[in-house]
Amino acid sequence: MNETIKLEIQNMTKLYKNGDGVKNINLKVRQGELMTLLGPSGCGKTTILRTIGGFLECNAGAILIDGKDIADLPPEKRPTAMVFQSYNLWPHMTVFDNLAFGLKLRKVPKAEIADRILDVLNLVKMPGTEKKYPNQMSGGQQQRIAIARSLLLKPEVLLLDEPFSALDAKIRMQMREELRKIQTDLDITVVFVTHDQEEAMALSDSTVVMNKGSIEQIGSPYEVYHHPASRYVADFIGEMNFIETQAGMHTAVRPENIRVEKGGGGDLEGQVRNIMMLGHYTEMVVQTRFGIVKAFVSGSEADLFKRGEHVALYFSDSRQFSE
Ligand SMILES: Nc1ncnc2c1ncn2[C@@H]1O[C@H](COP(=O)(O)OP(=O)(O)OP(=O)(O)O)[C@@H](O)[C@H]1O
Repeated sequence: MNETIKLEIQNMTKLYKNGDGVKNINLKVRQGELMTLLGPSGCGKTTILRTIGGFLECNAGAILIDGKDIADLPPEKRPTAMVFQSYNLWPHMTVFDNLAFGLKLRKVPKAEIADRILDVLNLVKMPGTEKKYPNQMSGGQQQRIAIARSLLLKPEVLLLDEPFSALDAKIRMQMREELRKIQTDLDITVVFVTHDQEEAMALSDSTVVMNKGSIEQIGSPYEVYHHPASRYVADFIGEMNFIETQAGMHTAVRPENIRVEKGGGGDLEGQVRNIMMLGHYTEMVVQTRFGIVKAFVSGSEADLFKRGEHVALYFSDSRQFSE
């Protein structure tokens, strides 16, 4: 990834007739960067993606790709390609014809089309599937073809709208890894919409955390996890204890940043309510005078404690948020 700005959104507002939408959006995506737009349902992720792709017109602001404002161009004239949640392959066409369609429109010579399709099918690990129809493939395979189709158009910016959300967890993780590999190998710029914070953390160079039509924070996965800019971000990303130590004031501490020791003292004390083995870590649930606090510890540490035991909690990293 280099420092060249590939996509820039300046003061963009898109409001629907009912007043919903996104306001004053500013962001920059560098060449070769994978940026995720992350947030709960309805926060405006898809709206931003669709304005970049040209499927929605914005009310105000500019969208620049390589420094040129593309806001007035129709989708097919923009240097973007979009992959949707549902695979959107043409059911009556073979894989080959689905892939060839866009290239034919662009008058690419026949022999070159065949070569490029061969290459892209290898890239998405679907060689030999040219003659298949979409309904002869699994969801994951169809989505590979949909991604292949968008890559063939050699977009300056690839737009992906929750492309893996219809797939089961294992395939989703595999697709994520493969997408990341293809994206870095080809050095393409990607904007990826997801409501799944784990997916965003795993995939992104940077992530835009959104809340009700506005941006709360833009940063690397490390920054938004370790240095959340607001209580909203702290709450949305990862697990967080919010301990109300005074009216309206919360100490926020992640369960993995709490050490549990026998006896009293520490930053807070309490009684062990429950000990739950959750695979490679154990969750200890501690009742304190400010409510329940969760700590993640190793199995061997958890083994030292019994339910009902009095314990001290030590915080290695915490921050304060007021309401
Ligand atoms: N065509 C539309 N007309 C009116 N309001 C809309 C329209 N499309 C979206 N909205 C509203 O705009 C807001 C943002 O919607 P958007 O689809 O961008 O959110 P999202 O974050 O992508 O959500 P999801 O994860 O559910 O797709 C929501 O309040 C939504 O109800």
